[in-house]
Amino acid sequence: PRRARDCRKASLGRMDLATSAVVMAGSLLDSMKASSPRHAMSPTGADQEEWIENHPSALEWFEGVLAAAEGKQIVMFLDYDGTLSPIVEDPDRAVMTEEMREAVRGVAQHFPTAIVSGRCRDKVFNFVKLEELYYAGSHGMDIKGPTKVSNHKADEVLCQPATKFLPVIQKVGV
Ligand SMILES: O=P(O)(O)OC[C@H]1O[C@H](O[C@H]2O[C@H](CO)[C@@H](O)[C@H](O)[C@H]2O)[C@H](O)[C@@H](O)[C@@H]1O
Repeated sequence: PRRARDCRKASLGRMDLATSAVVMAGSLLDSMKASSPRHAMSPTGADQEEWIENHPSALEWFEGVLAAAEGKQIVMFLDYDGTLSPIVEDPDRAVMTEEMREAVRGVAQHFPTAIVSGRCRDKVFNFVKLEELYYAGSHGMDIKGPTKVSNHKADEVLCQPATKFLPVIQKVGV
């Protein structure tokens, strides 16, 4: 009975820890939801045609993009996998071409440029290797950069909103 009692106590302790992790994660999720626009459901059929009409390709509507950007500060947010690099079977081999690196370097000379990825920040940086960019890794939980100045004024930032959750994440072991 004592072993059973100890065991129950230990499992209650684990439940407390897991519950506090869920509560903390829940509050983080709530604040993320509050600061993000709702994801639209992917439209299909006629809705999809209407969606495409209302969201033309930037390449086919370049004059419109220029007009909309008039007088505004332009900031570039780029995805990595499947955008700057091809989708490949082994995630460690998703390298970007030198030509693509040059294109991104050119963009960053004119506009503050960030790469936003689900990958951890270091991995994305090791593929891209451009110090003049901002990197938002782990779905925006780890944002840093730039470490090198470019043509335009860019303030260095370090924003790691999930840092306070690290102890509980490490304890729960997720
Ligand atoms: O936010 P992203 O930069 O688009 O990252 C999303 C995920 O990208 C990686 O996975 C994807 O690309 C791999 C390499 O081409 C491919 O093998 C995999 O099937 C794709 O899902 C990355 O491995 C993930 O960690 C990212 O969340």
